[in-house]
Amino acid sequence: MLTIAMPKGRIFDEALELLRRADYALPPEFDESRKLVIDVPEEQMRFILAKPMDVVTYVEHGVADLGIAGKDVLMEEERDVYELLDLHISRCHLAVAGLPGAKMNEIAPRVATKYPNIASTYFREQGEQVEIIRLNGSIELAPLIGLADRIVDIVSTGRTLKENGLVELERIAEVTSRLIVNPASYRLNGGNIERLVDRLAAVIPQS
Ligand SMILES: Nc1ncnc2c1ncn2[C@@H]1O[C@H](COP(=O)(O)OP(=O)(O)OP(=O)(O)O)[C@@H](O)[C@H]1O
Ligand SMILES: O=P(O)(O)OC[C@H]1O[C@H](OP(=O)(O)OP(=O)(O)O)[C@H](O)[C@@H]1O
Repeated sequence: MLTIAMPKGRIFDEALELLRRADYALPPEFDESRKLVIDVPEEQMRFILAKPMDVVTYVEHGVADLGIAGKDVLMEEERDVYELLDLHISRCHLAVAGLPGAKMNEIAPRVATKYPNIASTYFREQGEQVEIIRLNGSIELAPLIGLADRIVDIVSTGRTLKENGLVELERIAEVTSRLIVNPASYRLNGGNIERLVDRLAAVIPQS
């Protein structure tokens, strides 16, 4: 039996589609119910449905053998899990953005983000000392109301930046969702896990 932590939210539907393309018989419960633990005995699998940022926590603690998480979360959290496969889904990128032409405040530059570790590492590597302001969402609001000079956030279509009069200034990293595994589970269940990896690898969208 393998336990897989699935991220609720925007990755979920694409991940579900991928599993079904790999011929896993996942019942309609996945599309309809609000259950957080779904057993699929025919496939010897148990799925737990978690917040995207929490998937790595379940996998690191070994209560899930495997999980699906965005590369952004893996970069931010740096947990003790192995990345097994790039699933090529939920593609987006991490970027620095701000108001067009706006300079960084020279005395106390501030950067708002949901990714404090990624942002502080990035600006340190650029040789810039900044204050990181952690927000949980609607990051684009920060430069509009004077909370920060820059933001570090996910960009996908670019629509949120555009509609708020912001521009992308620097690209930090490409992001797709990854299959991750608990290291001890991998040692114990290597055969089962490799079979799952092979089935998924065969149906991953190419790009
Ligand atoms: N606009 C986007 N387009 C494509 N993928 C995205 C986008 N925003 C985020 N992602 C990817 O999807 C993952 C989950 O994002 P989602 O918005 O579902 O959850 P969240 O923002 O962590 O949670 P919540 O919005 O429920 O607080 C992110 O970690 C990232 O990898
Ligand atoms: O380039 P786009 O296609 O416009 O997508 C980017 C937006 O999507 C995410 O926000 P989300 O919708 O998750 O809302 P949030 O602000 O609550 O995190 C991200 O934080 C950006 O704000």
